[in-house]
Amino acid sequence: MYSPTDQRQFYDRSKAYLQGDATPAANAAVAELRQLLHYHEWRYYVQDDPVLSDFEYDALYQQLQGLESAHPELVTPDSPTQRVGSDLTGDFQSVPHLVPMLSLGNSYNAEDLQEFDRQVKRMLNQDESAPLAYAVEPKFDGGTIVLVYENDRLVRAATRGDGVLGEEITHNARVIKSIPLFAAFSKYGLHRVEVRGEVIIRKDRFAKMNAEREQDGKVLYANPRNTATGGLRMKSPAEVAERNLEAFIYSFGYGVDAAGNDAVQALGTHSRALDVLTELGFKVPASGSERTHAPDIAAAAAFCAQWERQRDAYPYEIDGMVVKVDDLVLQERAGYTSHHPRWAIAYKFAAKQATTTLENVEYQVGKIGTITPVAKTTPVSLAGVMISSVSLHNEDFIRDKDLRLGDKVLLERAGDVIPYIVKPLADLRDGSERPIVWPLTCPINTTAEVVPLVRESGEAAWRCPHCVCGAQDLQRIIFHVSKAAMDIDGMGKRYVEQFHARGWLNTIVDVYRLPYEWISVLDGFGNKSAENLKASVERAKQNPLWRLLYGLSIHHFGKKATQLVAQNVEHVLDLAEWTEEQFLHIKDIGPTVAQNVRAWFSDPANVAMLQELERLGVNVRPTAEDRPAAVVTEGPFVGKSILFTGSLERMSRKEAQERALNAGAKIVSAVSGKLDVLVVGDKPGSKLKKAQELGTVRVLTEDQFLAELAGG
Ligand SMILES: NC(=O)c1ccc[n+]([C@@H]2O[C@H](COP(=O)([O-])OP(=O)(O)OC[C@H]3O[C@@H](n4cnc5c(N)ncnc54)[C@H](O)[C@@H]3O)[C@@H](O)[C@H]2O)c1
Ligand SMILES: [Zn+2]
Repeated sequence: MYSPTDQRQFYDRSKAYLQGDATPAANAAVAELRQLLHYHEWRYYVQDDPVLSDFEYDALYQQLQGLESAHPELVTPDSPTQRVGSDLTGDFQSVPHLVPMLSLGNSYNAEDLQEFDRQVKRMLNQDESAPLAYAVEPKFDGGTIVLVYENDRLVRAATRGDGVLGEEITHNARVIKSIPLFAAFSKYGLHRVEVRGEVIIRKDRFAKMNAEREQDGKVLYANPRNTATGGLRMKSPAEVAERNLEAFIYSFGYGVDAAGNDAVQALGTHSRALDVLTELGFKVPASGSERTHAPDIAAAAAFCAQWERQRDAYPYEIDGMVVKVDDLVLQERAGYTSHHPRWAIAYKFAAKQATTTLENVEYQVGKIGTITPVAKTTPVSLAGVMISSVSLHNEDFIRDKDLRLGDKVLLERAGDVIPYIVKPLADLRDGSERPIVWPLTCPINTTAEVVPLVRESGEAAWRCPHCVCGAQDLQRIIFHVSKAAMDIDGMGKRYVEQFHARGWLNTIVDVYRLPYEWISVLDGFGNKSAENLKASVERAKQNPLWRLLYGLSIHHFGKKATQLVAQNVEHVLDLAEWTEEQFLHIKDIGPTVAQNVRAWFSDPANVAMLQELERLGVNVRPTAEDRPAAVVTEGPFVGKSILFTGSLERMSRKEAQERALNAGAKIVSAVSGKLDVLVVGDKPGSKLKKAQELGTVRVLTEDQFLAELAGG
């Protein structure tokens, strides 16, 4: 239908319009935008594989709308603004809908909804200040299905098609379990009915299906939406059944009694109509949680905003909410355009996907030398954030996805997940794309020495085994001071980089001999912050041994393993003498850890570094935190849960907790029915109040606590 050259050109032109780089005369722009929108509708509805985000498509659509309203003489009936995008494939028989199936207008924020509310009221000749009630429900992101029931029996199912004609898929609908084959519409005087819904796949079922496909070596499904819309159009109902499709029904389209008179409006409101459909056995958004009756537009907007926040936790893909005038009589009075009802609007969430160009690949090196490729893309807005850099993880990721420089790529960012490349848009390649050549030598290293990369068997990552350029040292220092390791408060990545650039911080040892007098005169510092930094470093010197071991960035020597090992030495340099057996003697320590730690300690430079750290006052022996307290079986605190609140005078909070632990207590973090003892210092605050209210908690002062510890 479209040649690769056309497709690439349509993509490029679309992006040009979106960036404001295309400004032909109005009549040329109108013609071109229509052509572009037709193309994107084909990609979206027929191919199930769009090359623009919904947000971008909507933006192009609005450009066309804008031009058409400024130049009404340019409007034609076949413009995408005047009719519904068609998903007719020609693979099924077409059937006319009982009433046209339209699209929805779009809104993106509370102001848009307020504007919609004003328009509806104007249409209805209603006072703008009088509240109008709305029904609000999820906008399911799947494929439309239109079901016709006669005499309580399902007689026909169709897709939306072009809104007037749909494709008949009755056999496929029959295998979707949530679609009842019989429903007692006659109870409500309904003889012939059309109900509308959306066919979707639950996210977890989708993930499971794909996991199975992966095991069987089959091509993975792209996303739940495409799998659902594609599923509706399978040739054999048996294949449809395999896709775990579900149909959410969201409204009546039509409904008449035996005499052919409308019998839907008698239900009064859309909310009531959905209650009836629920009662008749349809799968309908649940009243109260999934859908609401909003007394006015502000309440509707609040419900939309709440759903935008909880969207990712919902088991189904939704791309927004739908806000509908609740009163069915008012709906009919508000009426329709040729494209959408005037009484309903979609509230679109920020698009989770976007397309852009993969311009270049840069490399980063990690603390143990892991080389991570990073895609540099043309900046694009994704879920409300500008993105121009996306991790490519490792060589296999690039190879499996067949990514090439110059590719148009589909990006996704869902919830808190970091953005990632879903796939290249291979159809849009024009031959100018170049392969991504994986480096054989360290790509960060700028010195004359060549360092070949290594890849250990069973690992996805290539590593630079001995850094000669200092890049890894920098990453190791950043990790060393981080919260996870030595937890040096106030010394983040930014300062480490700044001090490194000035030559003050080249190794881990330098962390403990910083030139504070120079730091204090740096821009943005001053005596006070230099002193604070120094105090943090001094405090870190007393850290438990496992933090130091963890902060050395020894390959495979994770947090858990460092904790286990720290318990079993007297001094950090014992490890330089340890045999493999000594490591393996510790439960949960395997040969990989043993070999890596032994190799690290066999390097004299590393031993010298630890000696220097010890000389600078860094703790190199296990502390009370490293050693689990000997099991205490007697005493006032054995088995008791304890909590400290307020500021203590005679010891730090940490020290108090350590002593309580040593006396057999458990430390908890909140006042609840499970708390046994609360020790209060100065200004105890709400915790004391809550404990007193509970009445089950023993409250001790700091002195009483110490006296009981001492056995008094
Ligand atoms: N990315 C692209 O290239 C591209 C191309 C074409 C269309 N699109 C997207 O499709 C939109 C237009 O498509 P459309 O005409 O299908 O409109 P739409 O998807 O925005 O809204 C109408 C559809 O929403 C569905 N829907 C789901 N839940 C609903 C509910 N509770 N109540 C009512 N309807 C509900 C219905 O099935 C209905 O057909 C565009 O705004 C764009 O987001 C994207
Ligand atoms: Zn290097």
